[in-house]
Order: sequence, then structure tokens, then C-alpha cells
Amino acid sequence: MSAVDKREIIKIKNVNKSYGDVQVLKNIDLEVYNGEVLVLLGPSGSGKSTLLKIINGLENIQTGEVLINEEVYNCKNGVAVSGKKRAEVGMVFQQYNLYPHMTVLDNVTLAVRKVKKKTKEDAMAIAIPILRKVGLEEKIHFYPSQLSGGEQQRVAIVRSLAMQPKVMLFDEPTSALDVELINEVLDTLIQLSKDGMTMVVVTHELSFARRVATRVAFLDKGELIEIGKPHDIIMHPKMERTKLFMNKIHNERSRLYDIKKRGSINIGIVDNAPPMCFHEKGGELIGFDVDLAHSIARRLNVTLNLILLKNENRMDYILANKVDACIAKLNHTKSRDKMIDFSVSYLQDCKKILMYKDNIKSIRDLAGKDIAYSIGTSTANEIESCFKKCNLEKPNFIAYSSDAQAFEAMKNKLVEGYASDEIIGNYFITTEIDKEEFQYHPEVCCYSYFSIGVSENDSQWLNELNNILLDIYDTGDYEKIFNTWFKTKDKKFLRPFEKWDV
Ligand SMILES: Nc1ncnc2c1ncn2[C@@H]1O[C@H](COP(=O)(O)OP(=O)(O)OP(=O)(O)O)[C@@H](O)[C@H]1O
Repeated sequence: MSAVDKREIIKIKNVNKSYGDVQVLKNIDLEVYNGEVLVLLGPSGSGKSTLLKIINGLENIQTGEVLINEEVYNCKNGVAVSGKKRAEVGMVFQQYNLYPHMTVLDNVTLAVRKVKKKTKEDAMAIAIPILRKVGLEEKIHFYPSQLSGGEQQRVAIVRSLAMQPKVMLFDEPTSALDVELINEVLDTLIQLSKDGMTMVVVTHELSFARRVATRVAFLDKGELIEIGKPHDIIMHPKMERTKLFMNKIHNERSRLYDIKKRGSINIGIVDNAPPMCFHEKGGELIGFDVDLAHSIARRLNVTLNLILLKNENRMDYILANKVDACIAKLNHTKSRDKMIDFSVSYLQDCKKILMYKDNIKSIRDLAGKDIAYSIGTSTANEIESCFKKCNLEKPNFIAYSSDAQAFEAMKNKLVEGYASDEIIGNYFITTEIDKEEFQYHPEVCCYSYFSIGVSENDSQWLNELNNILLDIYDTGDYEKIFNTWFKTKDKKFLRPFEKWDV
């Protein structure tokens, strides 16, 4: 996220708005700072859209004023600035309202030419780099009907951006889109925020608010009830009205509902960590995680789509709601717990350091020694914090692109040891002829808990998933899967943990 400074870009002072006798906004005071992304949440009819239209000068107000960069844009005597000035406040609606008979390029450059009086060439010079940035360069000669809903909405965003606005206002920009298209529009908003654009966004996408918003404001019945950091307003609201709304939205927005509606579940897996998930010789994906994913899909009575992820992008996919669940030998760690939710743990393991037996000395001897691990895993961090707790100087962790490569590095003596979850390390030892040569360092064992990762605030989906995991256990399926993949009996077969507790 870009840096926010305390310069007020939008200032709303004591705004009251009525339609006839009905007051729809009451004494609104609000500032939006430079580079800030302010998300407006609230029930239907609470006045969110009206507030955006007031900022933009599309609606008049009965009292107060709206300033943008200290210039009055709206006040009780009517809209205070010219149409050209008003175009400096970009607005994107739920319906993208593109001209159907015009190409993408014409749609985007029309206002630049008409309102800003730019030549066609100048307008194109502004528009094309923005179209390129949002990945639409190849579609500039397409007509709206030839584009997906997500692409049309991105064109609408570019059309506003081409006016080089000081702020951008979005009114539920994703609510008319299918689930799979929502993220491409949200990604465009995320990019805009990284570029430092000041934005006010009305949305029901709580995970987007958690990820991108600088602050979240909750409106109810025309009043600004609460404003603060996304985590505080969404997870720990202080006001009763906010609490009621959040509970309702969490239930309504459950992923479980989408999964059932779609008839399929998207489960993220990582395919380079045998025996959890890897490619069989024929190329088929197999492993503990794969079997677990099938068991879950069967219980939900939906088809299973396995989505191939990497260790290093697993969290991003969960955060961006690109997968419904992630079963990718994901360790439940404290830092991840701040961003996503975890199911009950389906496997307890231990992070260890595998070495040539002859090299094993005291734990203190590991200080500064090169140890390989697989990139994007929590292994290095977790072992480092175990060392820190014991006041020991830590080894020097070196990231390799997979567990197989990290193991090879140790085997070829490029590094002193290979660190991983024991269950994965064991797989590599058992496939070696000289397995007797290797041993885990006897003094290093940091407990790890494999859990399924899901996006936050969806208690309905999480509860269902936990119940399914316990059912998989209770019906004996878990034992079968366990015994298929952990033949070496290297792990005890445990009932999934009801609670995460370290
Ligand atoms: N042009 C209008 N004339 C009369 N009443 C209006 C007009 N526009 C909005 N309202 C009323 O003002 C109130 C606030 O509407 P607004 O569209 O701002 O709410 P909202 O929070 O954006 O709702 P939603 O989430 O459903 O879009 C509602 O009661 C609505 O019926």
C-alpha cells in the first residue's frame, strides 16, 4: 500500500442531505487523506451512494460543504465548481455504462477530448498507457459487447483515470460481476492504491477492505457510526449497530453459499512437496493433501478443482479469495493467523534439520551454518524463533526453489543441512539408497501444525470445514489416507486438533 500523508484531500464538513422530508445524511464530518483508501460500509439505503454523489457534486446538499484540495466543490447553495473541475473527481459505478457503439479506445478518450479539449493524439497518449497498465492494451479496438463484465468495468475505471482525477470514487464496482471476475477488478483497485491514488470505495467485499483500506467507515441510517482501521471496524467494532451489521454480512457472504451455487470447490495445493502433494510418474497429482481435498469435495457434494499454487503465493491466493480453501501443507503460524483463518489442524509435525550423521555436533555448532529450506515456507522463520527463544545463535537459512532442491543441496554438501517439516524430509530419506548416512539434528524440533487456510471472517464456511474434517476423521477416512501416505509410520495418527494452541 502506498504511503498516506495527513494532507486532507477530501473534507466533508457538517453535511446534511434530504430528499423531500426524508433526511438521508445527518451531520456528516469526514476527512480523506492523501493516498488513503477509505472504504464505506453500511446497510442498503444507509446513504453511501448519496455520500459519493455529494463528494462528486452530482447531488446538492442542505447544509455544510465539501472541499477537495481546499477548494469548495459542493455547498448548500449548489454545486460550486464547473463540469471540467468536477471531472477531477473520478467516479465508477456498479453499471459501467460504456457506449455500446464505441470501441474501448473511443469510450476512454471521449471525455478527455470533449471536456478537456485534448486532440485525439493527446487523448490517446494519456489513455493507452493506462489501458496497458490494467492489461487491456490488446482490446482497445474491441466493442463493449466483446468484453467480459470485468473487462468492461476496467474500461470504465480507465475512462475515469484518463481524466487524471485527484480522487477516485467507486460505488460497488464489483457487485454486478460474476465471482470469477471480481478479483480482476479488485486487483486494478489494488494497483491504483499502490500508485498512491486517493480513493473512496463503497463495497461489500470485506476481504478487499481488510487488505486495501487504510480506514473503514460504517454508515447506518444516514449517520457515520464508526470509523477506524479495517481490522478494528470489521473484527472488533465498538458500536452495537456496527456489530449487528458485521455479523449479518459475515453470514450472508459465506463462501459456502458460493461453493454450493457453483457446484464446485477450488482448493489450492502445492505440488512439489511429497508426500503431501506431487506429480506421479504419469503426471497425475497425488498425495495426502489431494486425497484430503477429494474427501472434502465429496462431503460437500461438489466437484473438485485443484488450483496449483506455489509456497510463496499461497497466502496471496487465500487473501484475494482466489481459492475457497488452501490445503498445501500450510503451517498455522502466528504471523499468518493475523491475515487468514485456519481450520482445525489435520496434522501435527515437527520442523527439523536433516544432516549427514557425521556432521552432527552440538546445537550451538549450527550457529551461522548454511541450512537449505524451500522458499515461501515458514520453516526458516519458525526454526529461527525457536533458536531465539533458547538464546541460541541461529543458522544461516538459504532458500531453494523446492524441498527436492533443498534436500539435494544438503546431499551434495553445498550446505550443512536441510530444514523442513519432518514428514516431507522423511520422504526424501526413504527414497535414498544411503539413507543410513542421514539423521535429523536431535536437538532441533519446532512443532508445526498443518491446517487448511481460508479467508477471514467467514465463520459459516470455517465451521462447515471443521465439521467436515472431524467427520473425515470419525468415519475412518482420515486413517486410510494417513496410512496410504505415511507408510513409514513416522507420524502418529492424531484426531484433528479442535483448537490451535501453541
Ligand atoms: N433521487 C432520490 N430521491 C429520493 N430518495 C432517494 C434518492 N436517491 C436515494 N434516495 C434515498 O436515500 C437513501 C440513501 O440511498 P443511497 O442510495 O445513498 O443508499 P446506499 O447506502 O448507497 O444503498 P445501497 O447499498 O442499497 O446502494 C435511501 O433511502 C434512498 O431510497
